[in-house]
Amino acid sequence: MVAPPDNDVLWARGLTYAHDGSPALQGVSIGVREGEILAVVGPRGSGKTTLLRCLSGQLRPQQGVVWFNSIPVHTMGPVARERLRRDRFGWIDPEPVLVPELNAWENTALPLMLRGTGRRAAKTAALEWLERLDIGACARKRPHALLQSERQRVVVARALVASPSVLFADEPTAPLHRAERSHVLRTLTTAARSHDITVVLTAHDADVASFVDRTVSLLDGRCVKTVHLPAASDGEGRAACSLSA
Ligand SMILES: Nc1ncnc2c1ncn2[C@@H]1O[C@H](COP(=O)(O)OP(=O)(O)OP(=O)(O)O)[C@@H](O)[C@H]1O
Repeated sequence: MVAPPDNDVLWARGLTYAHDGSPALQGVSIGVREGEILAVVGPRGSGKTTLLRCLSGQLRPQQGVVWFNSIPVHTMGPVARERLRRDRFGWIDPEPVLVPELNAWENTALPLMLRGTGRRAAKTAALEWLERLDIGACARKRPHALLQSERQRVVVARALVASPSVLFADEPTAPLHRAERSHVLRTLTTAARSHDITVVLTAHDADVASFVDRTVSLLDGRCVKTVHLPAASDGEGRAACSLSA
């Protein structure tokens, strides 16, 4: 079995996946460096979500390999993959899905409490993340009392609170207006950079490019283009990138 290079936190080769016989990924190869912020861009149906789901262990590729550090994710059974996702990965969906009965800090603290962290420590961590994401004032509000962009920032806080090694964000700003999109993306990427969290996000178009280190374009389930972006001039410190597509 081919082993991944040491400096890639995620490494996949030849990923192939078809939904009910309809091809979604056709031999995609990709490597993601530790601390890198990578955007997978492409039109509707190009395979972005399927790629993220294969990389994060939600789907087992029908062909190809996925390594997370030295762990061969593609050979793991469903229970081990579920544990890996819970302990090491974060996930953000396009639509903010929150528990309606819980307020913002309780929603944010959920991943910690599910891992056994005590309520007081989980609350402290949740409140810190809500402050960092500029929604500390909303901590006691329930989801129905929040704006869509505030709800999405609670989702971002919930994904970051447990310090995942890799955060997967599937079109995290899709439901937002343009100005809110930039705000949420900037907050997400700045928070991830300052906590050395690797991010793989998807987007329809390349206007996410100014927030990320590298973009990979998908078309019809294949990698068609990769753009390495120059180091940011604002001192945010983009990581060096590797491409193995
Ligand atoms: N659960 C499913 N059942 C059947 N076909 C699916 C399923 N999920 C995705 N597909 C198909 O697989 C292909 C890739 O879909 P995928 O959602 O990965 O693309 P995407 O680039 O994320 O699209 P979008 O931008 O619309 O979310 C598409 O043709 C889609 O219709």
